[in-house]
Amino acid sequence: MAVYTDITEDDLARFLTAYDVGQLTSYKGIAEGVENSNFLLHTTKGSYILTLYEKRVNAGDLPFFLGLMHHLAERGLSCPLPLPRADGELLGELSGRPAAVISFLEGMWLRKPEAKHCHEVGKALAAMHVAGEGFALKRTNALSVGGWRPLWVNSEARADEVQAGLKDEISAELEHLERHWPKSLPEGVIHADLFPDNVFFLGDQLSGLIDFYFACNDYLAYDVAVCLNSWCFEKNGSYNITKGMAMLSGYESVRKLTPAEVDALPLLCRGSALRFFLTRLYDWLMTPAGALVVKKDPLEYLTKIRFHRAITSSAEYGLRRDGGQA
Ligand SMILES: Nc1ncnc2c1ncn2[C@@H]1O[C@H](COP(=O)(O)OP(=O)(O)O)[C@@H](O)[C@H]1O
Ligand SMILES: N[C@@H](CCOP(=O)(O)O)C(=O)O
Repeated sequence: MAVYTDITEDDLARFLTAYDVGQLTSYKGIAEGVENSNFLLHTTKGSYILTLYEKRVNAGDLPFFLGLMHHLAERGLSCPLPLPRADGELLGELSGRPAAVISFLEGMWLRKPEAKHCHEVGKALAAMHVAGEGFALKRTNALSVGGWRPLWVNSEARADEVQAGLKDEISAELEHLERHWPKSLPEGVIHADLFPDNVFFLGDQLSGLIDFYFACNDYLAYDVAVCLNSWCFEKNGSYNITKGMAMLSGYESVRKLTPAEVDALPLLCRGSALRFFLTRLYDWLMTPAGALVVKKDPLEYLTKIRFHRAITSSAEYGLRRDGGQA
Protein backbone atom coordinates (compact mmCIF):
# COMPACT_ATOMS: atom_id res chain seq x y z
CA MET A 1 0.00 0.00 0.00
CA ALA A 2 1.41 3.33 -0.96
CA VAL A 3 0.64 5.62 1.93
CA TYR A 4 3.94 6.87 3.26
CA THR A 5 2.64 9.97 5.04
CA ASP A 6 -0.31 9.97 7.43
CA ILE A 7 -2.76 12.83 7.52
CA THR A 8 -5.25 13.81 10.19
CA GLU A 9 -8.86 14.68 9.45
CA ASP A 10 -8.43 18.14 11.03
CA ASP A 11 -5.33 18.94 8.94
CA LEU A 12 -7.05 17.70 5.79
CA ALA A 13 -10.24 19.71 6.40
CA ARG A 14 -8.10 22.83 7.00
CA PHE A 15 -6.04 22.13 3.85
CA LEU A 16 -9.21 21.78 1.77
CA THR A 17 -10.57 25.20 2.76
CA ALA A 18 -8.20 26.62 0.08
CA TYR A 19 -10.05 24.64 -2.64
CA ASP A 20 -13.51 24.96 -4.16
CA VAL A 21 -14.43 21.36 -3.33
CA GLY A 22 -17.17 21.72 -0.70
CA GLN A 23 -17.10 19.95 2.66
CA LEU A 24 -15.13 16.76 3.28
CA THR A 25 -17.49 13.83 3.93
CA SER A 26 -14.95 10.95 3.96
CA TYR A 27 -11.45 10.00 2.87
CA LYS A 28 -9.27 6.91 2.71
CA GLY A 29 -5.74 5.94 1.73
CA ILE A 30 -5.42 4.26 -1.68
CA ALA A 31 -3.82 0.83 -1.57
CA GLU A 32 -2.14 1.17 -4.98
CA GLY A 33 0.78 3.04 -6.42
CA VAL A 34 4.42 3.04 -5.48
CA GLU A 35 5.80 6.55 -5.59
CA ASN A 36 3.45 8.90 -3.75
CA SER A 37 0.81 8.84 -1.02
CA ASN A 38 -2.68 8.97 -2.53
CA PHE A 39 -6.04 9.43 -0.82
CA LEU A 40 -9.54 9.23 -2.24
CA LEU A 41 -11.63 12.16 -0.98
CA HIS A 42 -15.41 12.41 -1.02
CA THR A 43 -16.86 15.87 -0.48
CA THR A 44 -20.25 17.48 -0.84
CA LYS A 45 -19.19 18.39 -4.42
CA GLY A 46 -17.83 15.05 -5.61
CA SER A 47 -14.76 12.78 -5.55
CA TYR A 48 -11.14 13.90 -5.76
CA ILE A 49 -7.65 12.46 -5.43
CA LEU A 50 -5.26 13.99 -2.91
CA THR A 51 -1.61 13.31 -3.69
CA LEU A 52 1.25 13.92 -1.26
CA TYR A 53 4.51 13.89 -3.22
CA GLU A 54 7.15 11.59 -1.79
CA LYS A 55 10.68 10.28 -2.18
CA ARG A 56 11.67 10.28 -5.88
CA VAL A 57 9.62 13.35 -6.74
CA ASN A 58 11.72 16.49 -6.70
CA ALA A 59 9.52 19.43 -5.65
CA GLY A 60 11.14 21.53 -8.39
CA ASP A 61 9.62 19.17 -10.99
CA LEU A 62 6.04 19.55 -9.79
CA PRO A 63 5.23 22.60 -11.98
CA PHE A 64 6.30 20.48 -14.99
CA PHE A 65 4.02 17.55 -14.05
CA LEU A 66 1.00 19.62 -13.08
CA GLY A 67 1.43 22.04 -16.02
CA LEU A 68 1.73 19.08 -18.40
CA MET A 69 -1.61 17.64 -17.26
CA HIS A 70 -3.22 21.00 -18.07
CA HIS A 71 -1.46 21.22 -21.44
CA LEU A 72 -2.52 17.70 -22.46
CA ALA A 73 -6.10 18.08 -21.23
CA GLU A 74 -6.46 21.36 -23.14
CA ARG A 75 -5.42 19.47 -26.28
CA GLY A 76 -8.07 16.83 -25.80
CA LEU A 77 -6.16 14.06 -24.01
CA SER A 78 -8.17 12.47 -21.22
CA CYS A 79 -6.15 12.85 -18.01
CA PRO A 80 -6.79 14.20 -14.51
CA LEU A 81 -6.46 17.91 -13.79
CA PRO A 82 -4.87 19.48 -10.72
CA LEU A 83 -7.35 21.86 -9.04
CA PRO A 84 -6.29 25.45 -8.33
CA ARG A 85 -6.31 26.80 -4.78
CA ALA A 86 -8.02 30.08 -3.92
CA ASP A 87 -4.65 31.85 -4.41
CA GLY A 88 -4.32 30.34 -7.91
CA GLU A 89 -1.52 27.93 -6.92
CA LEU A 90 -1.76 24.26 -7.90
CA LEU A 91 0.38 23.09 -5.00
CA GLY A 92 -0.11 23.30 -1.25
CA GLU A 93 1.50 21.58 1.73
CA LEU A 94 0.02 18.92 3.99
CA SER A 95 1.76 16.91 6.73
CA GLY A 96 5.05 18.45 5.63
CA ARG A 97 4.77 17.23 2.03
CA PRO A 98 3.97 19.13 -1.18
CA ALA A 99 0.36 18.21 -1.96
CA ALA A 100 -2.20 18.65 -4.75
CA VAL A 101 -5.89 17.89 -5.24
CA ILE A 102 -6.50 16.19 -8.57
CA SER A 103 -9.76 15.59 -10.41
CA PHE A 104 -11.10 12.03 -10.21
CA LEU A 105 -10.87 10.01 -13.41
CA GLU A 106 -13.59 7.40 -13.92
CA GLY A 107 -12.49 3.91 -14.89
CA MET A 108 -10.40 0.99 -13.72
CA TRP A 109 -7.05 -0.32 -14.74
CA LEU A 110 -7.04 -3.70 -16.45
CA ARG A 111 -5.60 -6.68 -14.61
CA LYS A 112 -5.65 -8.82 -17.78
CA PRO A 113 -5.24 -6.57 -20.82
CA GLU A 114 -5.92 -8.09 -24.24
CA ALA A 115 -4.58 -7.19 -27.68
CA LYS A 116 -7.50 -4.80 -28.34
CA HIS A 117 -6.56 -2.86 -25.20
CA CYS A 118 -2.90 -2.74 -26.28
CA HIS A 119 -4.09 -1.22 -29.56
CA GLU A 120 -5.97 1.52 -27.65
CA VAL A 121 -2.94 2.19 -25.45
CA GLY A 122 -0.70 2.51 -28.52
CA LYS A 123 -3.12 5.08 -29.96
CA ALA A 124 -3.34 6.99 -26.68
CA LEU A 125 0.44 7.03 -26.28
CA ALA A 126 0.91 8.49 -29.75
CA ALA A 127 -1.91 10.98 -29.09
CA MET A 128 -0.08 12.05 -25.94
CA HIS A 129 3.14 12.50 -27.92
CA VAL A 130 1.33 14.70 -30.42
CA ALA A 131 -0.55 16.64 -27.71
CA GLY A 132 2.72 17.23 -25.82
CA GLU A 133 4.11 19.31 -28.70
CA GLY A 134 4.49 22.94 -27.73
CA PHE A 135 4.60 22.34 -23.95
CA ALA A 136 6.89 25.12 -22.80
CA LEU A 137 8.53 23.51 -19.75
CA LYS A 138 11.37 21.01 -20.07
CA ARG A 139 12.42 18.15 -17.83
CA THR A 140 15.39 15.88 -18.53
CA ASN A 141 14.76 12.18 -18.00
CA ALA A 142 16.66 11.52 -14.78
CA LEU A 143 16.05 7.80 -15.28
CA SER A 144 17.49 7.54 -18.79
CA VAL A 145 20.87 6.00 -19.58
CA GLY A 146 22.83 8.58 -17.53
CA GLY A 147 20.79 7.78 -14.41
CA TRP A 148 21.22 4.01 -14.48
CA ARG A 149 24.82 3.75 -13.25
CA PRO A 150 24.18 5.76 -10.04
CA LEU A 151 21.26 3.42 -9.28
CA TRP A 152 23.39 0.37 -10.04
CA VAL A 153 26.30 1.56 -7.88
CA ASN A 154 23.92 1.57 -4.91
CA SER A 155 22.67 -1.99 -5.48
CA GLU A 156 25.56 -3.76 -7.20
CA ALA A 157 27.30 -5.11 -4.11
CA ARG A 158 24.10 -6.85 -2.95
CA ALA A 159 22.71 -7.87 -6.36
CA ASP A 160 23.79 -11.52 -6.04
CA GLU A 161 21.58 -11.78 -2.92
CA VAL A 162 18.64 -11.60 -5.34
CA GLN A 163 20.05 -14.01 -7.93
CA ALA A 164 23.52 -15.51 -8.34
CA GLY A 165 25.41 -14.02 -11.29
CA LEU A 166 23.32 -10.85 -11.42
CA LYS A 167 26.25 -8.57 -10.61
CA ASP A 168 28.24 -9.59 -13.70
CA GLU A 169 25.26 -9.82 -16.04
CA ILE A 170 23.88 -6.40 -15.21
CA SER A 171 27.31 -4.74 -15.24
CA ALA A 172 27.84 -6.03 -18.77
CA GLU A 173 24.34 -5.00 -19.85
CA LEU A 174 24.80 -1.49 -18.51
CA GLU A 175 28.15 -1.09 -20.25
CA HIS A 176 26.66 -2.25 -23.54
CA LEU A 177 23.75 0.18 -23.30
CA GLU A 178 25.96 3.09 -22.26
CA ARG A 179 28.18 2.43 -25.28
CA HIS A 180 25.40 1.95 -27.84
CA TRP A 181 22.55 4.19 -26.62
CA PRO A 182 21.14 6.16 -29.62
CA LYS A 183 22.50 9.69 -29.94
CA SER A 184 19.67 11.24 -31.91
CA LEU A 185 16.02 10.22 -32.33
CA PRO A 186 12.78 12.24 -32.47
CA GLU A 187 12.18 13.75 -29.02
CA GLY A 188 9.21 15.14 -27.17
CA VAL A 189 7.29 14.87 -23.92
CA ILE A 190 6.99 11.23 -22.86
CA HIS A 191 4.98 9.61 -20.06
CA ALA A 192 7.84 7.22 -19.22
CA ASP A 193 5.73 4.95 -16.94
CA LEU A 194 2.61 4.04 -18.93
CA PHE A 195 2.09 0.67 -17.26
CA PRO A 196 -1.37 -0.97 -17.14
CA ASP A 197 -2.00 0.53 -13.69
CA ASN A 198 -1.69 4.00 -15.20
CA VAL A 199 -4.30 3.57 -17.93
CA PHE A 200 -8.00 3.52 -17.07
CA PHE A 201 -10.71 1.80 -19.07
CA LEU A 202 -14.50 1.89 -18.88
CA GLY A 203 -15.37 -1.48 -20.39
CA ASP A 204 -13.12 -1.76 -23.45
CA GLN A 205 -13.02 2.01 -23.92
CA LEU A 206 -9.85 3.75 -22.75
CA SER A 207 -11.03 6.50 -20.37
CA GLY A 208 -7.72 8.20 -19.60
CA LEU A 209 -4.08 8.21 -18.54
CA ILE A 210 -2.86 8.96 -15.02
CA ASP A 211 0.39 9.29 -13.07
CA PHE A 212 2.51 11.77 -15.01
CA TYR A 213 5.17 11.89 -12.30
CA PHE A 214 7.93 10.37 -14.44
CA ALA A 215 7.01 12.46 -17.52
CA CYS A 216 9.96 14.17 -19.14
CA ASN A 217 11.57 15.09 -22.46
CA ASP A 218 13.18 12.09 -24.12
CA TYR A 219 13.02 9.91 -27.22
CA LEU A 220 9.38 9.28 -28.18
CA ALA A 221 10.20 5.71 -29.17
CA TYR A 222 11.55 5.05 -25.67
CA ASP A 223 7.96 5.46 -24.44
CA VAL A 224 6.87 2.84 -26.99
CA ALA A 225 9.54 0.54 -25.55
CA VAL A 226 8.22 1.12 -22.00
CA CYS A 227 4.73 0.12 -23.17
CA LEU A 228 5.88 -2.97 -25.09
CA ASN A 229 7.62 -4.11 -21.90
CA SER A 230 4.77 -3.42 -19.55
CA TRP A 231 1.77 -4.49 -21.71
CA CYS A 232 2.95 -7.16 -24.13
CA PHE A 233 4.58 -9.82 -21.95
CA GLU A 234 2.65 -12.62 -20.30
CA LYS A 235 2.98 -13.61 -16.65
CA ASN A 236 5.19 -16.57 -17.68
CA GLY A 237 7.70 -14.12 -19.19
CA SER A 238 6.88 -14.78 -22.86
CA TYR A 239 6.43 -11.93 -25.33
CA ASN A 240 2.95 -11.85 -26.89
CA ILE A 241 3.53 -10.75 -30.48
CA THR A 242 -0.22 -10.33 -31.10
CA LYS A 243 -0.30 -7.71 -28.34
CA GLY A 244 2.92 -6.15 -29.64
CA MET A 245 1.47 -5.93 -33.15
CA ALA A 246 -1.73 -4.40 -31.79
CA MET A 247 0.19 -1.86 -29.68
CA LEU A 248 2.50 -0.82 -32.53
CA SER A 249 -0.27 -0.59 -35.15
CA GLY A 250 -2.33 1.50 -32.70
CA TYR A 251 0.64 3.82 -32.16
CA GLU A 252 1.36 4.09 -35.88
CA SER A 253 -2.28 4.84 -36.70
CA VAL A 254 -1.56 8.22 -35.05
CA ARG A 255 2.20 8.73 -35.41
CA LYS A 256 4.45 6.74 -37.76
CA LEU A 257 7.79 5.59 -36.36
CA THR A 258 10.77 6.81 -38.38
CA PRO A 259 13.27 4.27 -39.85
CA ALA A 260 15.80 5.31 -37.19
CA GLU A 261 13.25 4.67 -34.42
CA VAL A 262 12.42 1.27 -35.90
CA ASP A 263 16.11 0.33 -35.97
CA ALA A 264 16.63 1.54 -32.40
CA LEU A 265 13.60 -0.26 -30.92
CA PRO A 266 15.41 -3.40 -29.66
CA LEU A 267 18.01 -1.27 -27.88
CA LEU A 268 15.34 1.05 -26.46
CA CYS A 269 13.42 -1.99 -25.17
CA ARG A 270 16.58 -3.32 -23.50
CA GLY A 271 17.21 0.08 -21.93
CA SER A 272 13.66 0.49 -20.72
CA ALA A 273 13.74 -3.03 -19.23
CA LEU A 274 17.02 -2.23 -17.45
CA ARG A 275 15.59 1.04 -16.10
CA PHE A 276 12.66 -0.73 -14.39
CA PHE A 277 14.89 -3.59 -13.30
CA LEU A 278 17.23 -1.12 -11.57
CA THR A 279 14.57 0.91 -9.75
CA ARG A 280 12.84 -2.29 -8.64
CA LEU A 281 16.13 -3.82 -7.49
CA TYR A 282 16.98 -0.67 -5.55
CA ASP A 283 13.56 -0.71 -3.83
CA TRP A 284 13.79 -4.47 -3.25
CA LEU A 285 17.08 -4.08 -1.41
CA MET A 286 16.56 -0.73 0.30
CA THR A 287 12.88 -0.50 1.32
CA PRO A 288 12.73 -1.06 5.09
CA ALA A 289 10.82 -4.13 6.26
CA GLY A 290 7.30 -3.15 7.31
CA ALA A 291 6.97 -0.23 4.84
CA LEU A 292 3.39 0.07 3.58
CA VAL A 293 4.19 -0.63 -0.05
CA VAL A 294 4.10 -3.73 -2.22
CA LYS A 295 7.61 -4.12 -3.65
CA LYS A 296 7.73 -5.07 -7.33
CA ASP A 297 9.81 -8.01 -8.52
CA PRO A 298 13.02 -6.95 -10.31
CA LEU A 299 13.47 -10.41 -11.82
CA GLU A 300 10.39 -9.92 -14.02
CA TYR A 301 12.48 -7.31 -15.81
CA LEU A 302 15.59 -9.49 -15.96
CA THR A 303 13.60 -11.90 -18.15
CA LYS A 304 12.67 -8.99 -20.43
CA ILE A 305 16.27 -7.75 -20.67
CA ARG A 306 17.33 -11.24 -21.78
CA PHE A 307 14.49 -11.45 -24.32
CA HIS A 308 15.44 -8.14 -25.95
CA ARG A 309 19.13 -9.03 -25.99
CA ALA A 310 18.30 -11.85 -28.40
CA ILE A 311 16.21 -9.69 -30.77
CA THR A 312 17.78 -8.98 -34.15
CA SER A 313 15.01 -6.97 -35.86
CA SER A 314 12.01 -4.86 -34.79
CA ALA A 315 9.83 -7.16 -36.91
CA GLU A 316 10.16 -9.61 -34.01
CA TYR A 317 8.06 -7.19 -31.92
CA GLY A 318 5.27 -7.37 -34.49
CA LEU A 319 6.11 -4.13 -36.27
CA ARG A 320 4.59 -4.25 -39.76
CA ARG A 321 6.07 -2.61 -42.80
CA ASP A 322 5.10 -3.06 -46.48
CA GLY A 323 5.83 -6.67 -47.38
CA GLY A 324 5.53 -7.62 -43.68
CA GLN A 325 9.08 -6.54 -42.88
CA ALA A 326 10.19 -4.10 -40.20
N1 LIG B 1 -7.06 11.06 -10.99
C1 LIG B 1 -7.36 9.87 -10.51
N2 LIG B 1 -8.62 9.41 -10.59
C2 LIG B 1 -8.96 8.20 -10.05
N3 LIG B 1 -8.10 7.41 -9.37
C3 LIG B 1 -6.82 7.82 -9.26
C4 LIG B 1 -6.37 9.06 -9.83
N4 LIG B 1 -5.06 9.20 -9.55
C5 LIG B 1 -4.70 8.12 -8.84
N5 LIG B 1 -5.74 7.28 -8.67
C6 LIG B 1 -5.73 6.02 -7.92
O1 LIG B 1 -4.55 5.98 -7.15
C7 LIG B 1 -3.73 4.86 -7.53
C8 LIG B 1 -2.27 5.26 -7.44
O2 LIG B 1 -2.03 6.38 -8.27
P1 LIG B 1 -0.64 6.62 -8.97
O3 LIG B 1 -0.66 7.98 -9.57
O4 LIG B 1 -0.32 5.48 -9.89
O5 LIG B 1 0.33 6.59 -7.72
P2 LIG B 1 1.90 6.62 -7.65
O6 LIG B 1 2.34 7.94 -8.23
O7 LIG B 1 2.19 6.47 -6.21
O8 LIG B 1 2.39 5.45 -8.45
C9 LIG B 1 -4.22 4.50 -8.91
O9 LIG B 1 -4.01 3.14 -9.23
C10 LIG B 1 -5.70 4.81 -8.81
O10 LIG B 1 -6.38 3.77 -8.15
N1 LIG C 1 5.78 1.22 -12.93
C1 LIG C 1 6.95 1.03 -12.11
C2 LIG C 1 6.82 1.53 -10.72
C3 LIG C 1 6.18 2.89 -10.60
O1 LIG C 1 4.88 2.63 -10.13
P1 LIG C 1 3.61 3.56 -10.42
O2 LIG C 1 2.61 3.04 -9.43
O3 LIG C 1 4.08 4.96 -10.21
O4 LIG C 1 3.17 3.29 -11.83
C4 LIG C 1 7.31 -0.47 -12.02
O5 LIG C 1 6.42 -1.28 -12.29
O6 LIG C 1 8.44 -0.78 -11.66
